Amino acid sequence: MNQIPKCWAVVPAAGVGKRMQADRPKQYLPLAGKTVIEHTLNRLLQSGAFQAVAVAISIEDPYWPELAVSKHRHLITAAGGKERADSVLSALKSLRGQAAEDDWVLVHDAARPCLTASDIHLQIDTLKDDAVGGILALSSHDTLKHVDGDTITATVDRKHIWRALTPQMFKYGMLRDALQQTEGNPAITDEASALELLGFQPKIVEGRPDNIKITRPEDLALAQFYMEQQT
Ligand SMILES: Nc1ccn([C@@H]2O[C@H](COP(=O)(O)OP(=O)(O)OP(=O)(O)O)[C@@H](O)[C@H]2O)c(=O)n1
Ligand SMILES: C[C@](O)(CO)[C@H](O)COP(=O)(O)O
Repeated sequence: MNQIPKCWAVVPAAGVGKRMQADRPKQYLPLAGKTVIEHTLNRLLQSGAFQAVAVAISIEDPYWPELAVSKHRHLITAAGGKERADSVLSALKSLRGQAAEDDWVLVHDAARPCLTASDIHLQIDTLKDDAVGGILALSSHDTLKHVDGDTITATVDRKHIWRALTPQMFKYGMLRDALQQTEGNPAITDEASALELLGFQPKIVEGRPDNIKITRPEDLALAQFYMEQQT
């Protein structure tokens, strides 16, 4: 009998957060009484969707061992890499021997602490029988322009342009192989772009607009607001 594919989470959390201009990597900034990364990991762990969560942490990170969640029994720590894709590949390799080739992996940014269990289950329920997998994404409610420097060169059809979020959900073996084959390619800024480069066509699942990535200083207050709205 075919084994029901299991789901694993991978969390790239080895960035330095340059654009945040803070005194520490943004995943360790305080937000609603915890650090950003604690919110993200708690939401993944409490969703009940995952066998385990593999987190890629910078080898120079002094903050991680101080967090109680770093000792969670369903959490695996891997060494982060130079780029986000390297960190994801490292976390995937830490699941070797545990994740089966056809198990699902959901890759979710540590910097996205407002993810809801409803979006996790929506994505899994929508994509669990798909041959490739796909990503949470947001449509645009604004007119979109193609720009060259400070000059508009075209107005683009907004129905064809969506903003990629995370989690990004792919089969363990397919994602590992795609990231290994595209290693070092600067165009690979998310998991879907690696699969696309190899000719696959991932699906999109419309996600919640409050699943923001904390990138710039003003994003922290917005995340706080969204968290207050979610409770
Ligand atoms: N070498 C890297 C770079 C990024 N990330 C992670 O990938 C996620 C999304 O990346 P981004 O928002 O770009 O984070 P940073 O790279 O930290 O931000 P910046 O580009 O401003 O330095 C973050 O959770 C970040 O910790 C990672 O694990 N390893
Ligand atoms: C993966 C991602 O969250 C999709 O939007 C995003 O690309 C990661 O952030 P970065 O600034 O591109 O590293």
